[in-house]
Formats: sequence, structure tokens, C-alpha cells
Amino acid sequence: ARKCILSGLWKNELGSNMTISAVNTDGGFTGLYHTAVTATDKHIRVSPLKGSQKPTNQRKQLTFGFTVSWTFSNSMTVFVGQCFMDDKGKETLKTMWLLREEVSSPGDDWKATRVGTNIFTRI
Ligand SMILES: CC(=O)N1C(=O)N[C@@H]2[C@H](CCCCC(=O)O)SC[C@@H]21
Repeated sequence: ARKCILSGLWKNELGSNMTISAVNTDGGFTGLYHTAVTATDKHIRVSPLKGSQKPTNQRKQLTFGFTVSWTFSNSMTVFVGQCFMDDKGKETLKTMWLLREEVSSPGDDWKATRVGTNIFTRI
């Protein structure tokens, strides 16, 4: 049966895109994330991502997670999600993410984390 493979080029509905490298034997992968939007006033630059996925040997629609350490701001995003494949073999990554901004004091911690959902499809 065909399986979702995370490696390759993906885009989301915001217009952000990411490239995921080959997934190694323990499920680890790296890549690059180019966000189309930012919560800061900084110039957007490509940022590294690191993640892992469940092994695909015994499953088709794998779960995964990855972290993006933004190169142009002091914030960090973690994504978790699952790869789904329709009967035509089209893959979709349904994800949720947490964006943590760096705030100046513990008193501002309450407003430092944003959450969202997002869908990636292959470019
Ligand atoms: C997938 C999705 O919804 N998002 C996406 O593609 N870009 C935005 C955020 C970009 C943060 C840039 C760094 C910063 O603003 O400090 S991460 C979640 C959201």
C-alpha cells in the first residue's frame, strides 16, 4: 500500500513553504521553512527545521512533529501533525502549531504563545 512520505516540498494555505530532507532510519529529518507571514516586524528569512516521524514500516498515515527555530526573530514554533493520503494518493499534512515569542518579563508570559491549525499539500 502506498505510504505518506514527508520528504519533499510542501506549502500551506498561508503561502508558507517547507522542504523536508530524507528521513533517516530512526525517523529523524531536517529541512528549511520559509514562512509567508510573521508576528514580528522583521524581514522574513528561511529558517531551519528539525523533526521526527513515526516509522512507516507498520503504518501508512504517520504522525510527526518538528520545530522551527526562526532565524529572524527570537521566537520558536513547534508543529505536530499527521500525514493523510486520499484514495488517489494525494497527501495532506494536517498540523497544529504553537508559536512562542520571546517576551521581556514573566508578567508577559500569559500572552507569549499563539496556537493554530494548518494544512500542507505538496508543491
Ligand atoms: C503554518 C502556519 O500557520 N504558520 C506559518 O506558516 N507561519 C506562521 C508562524 C511564523 C512565525 C515567524 C516567526 C515570528 O513571527 O516570530 S509559525 C505558524 C504560522
